[in-house]
Amino acid sequence: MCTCITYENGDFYFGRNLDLDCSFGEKVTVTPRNFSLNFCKSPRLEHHYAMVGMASAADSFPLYAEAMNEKGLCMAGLNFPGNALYQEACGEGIEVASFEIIPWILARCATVAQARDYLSQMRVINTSFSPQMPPAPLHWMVADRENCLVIEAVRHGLKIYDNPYGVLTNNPPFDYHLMNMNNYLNLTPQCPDNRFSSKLNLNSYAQGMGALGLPGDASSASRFVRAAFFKWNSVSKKDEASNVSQFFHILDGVAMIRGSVITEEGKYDITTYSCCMNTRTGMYYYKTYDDSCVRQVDMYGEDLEGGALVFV
Ligand SMILES: C[C@H](CCC(=O)NCCS(=O)(=O)O)[C@H]1CC[C@H]2[C@@H]3[C@H](O)C[C@@H]4C[C@H](O)CC[C@]4(C)[C@H]3C[C@H](O)[C@]12C
Repeated sequence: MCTCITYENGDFYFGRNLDLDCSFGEKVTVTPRNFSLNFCKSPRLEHHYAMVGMASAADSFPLYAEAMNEKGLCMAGLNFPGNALYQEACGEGIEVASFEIIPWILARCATVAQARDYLSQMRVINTSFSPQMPPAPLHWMVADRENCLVIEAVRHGLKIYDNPYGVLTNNPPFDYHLMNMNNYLNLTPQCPDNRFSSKLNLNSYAQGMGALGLPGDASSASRFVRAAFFKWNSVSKKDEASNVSQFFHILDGVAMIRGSVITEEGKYDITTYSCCMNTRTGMYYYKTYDDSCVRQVDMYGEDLEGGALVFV
């Protein structure tokens, strides 16, 4: 499971928890403007926008879990098993393999509006990166300061949703989460009044009682609601340190603690890492399960005119 959020408070931030029962060889990876991007079905891109994010360290192609480009466009992939359906390549439309979609979009789009144009013509195809790395069943969130979309390749084709919450988790499909949010419209961060019955003397006897009913478990639907509640009621000062701290506090509220979620294979799902990207400054912040010290990588600290991937 995973949780992805946007956060706007002066600057605009994008990040996620990556919840998994093992490592995928992740490294903070900068793709400079002149790294040659080879795609399965689209022409090679020799020059493009630079990007930074967490990727599986392969020299030939940046296998991003999430990334941000130098224009402030961001994209993340989250597990979507049982619902993601990628198509056979057949030469129609813009064919992009699932592992290519993040670099494909971030290399050439500055805004969500541009991404939407490409996505509306796109077919996500089931080509593998390598025999050892079959396609991962994912859906994606793409966002800039103005807009946020969710992209789901399902049985009926590619669905593109506007995402007014700026939150994404996992199954079921996004329209379920849109509907499910309405079940929680009564929650409030305020001290609640007695609305149960005017004939009863009911009192708020502790802090936080306005959000009684906010789901506390690690399921995807519950994390969606909890992340949205924390994000949309968040208050922080507008300086960088306060914003980044607040962002990680929101993610901590939906993080997975080892032992509390056991997969069908008997493994422990944990929040392997959490990250936060500032779309104006190109800063990628992250912390890991065993090291809560926040590290930072400055995209502009690397040679963005370079031609090779940089693993930081
Ligand atoms: C597992 C990650 C999503 C996190 C998540 O939602 N976990 C849920 C765990 S569970 O089901 O709920 O138990 C996804 C996000 C991006 C994925 C990676 C990226 O797509 C890049 C490549 C793509 C290759 O096809 C497979 C390896 C891979 C390196 C992927 C491994 C894995 O599937 C990642 C890391």
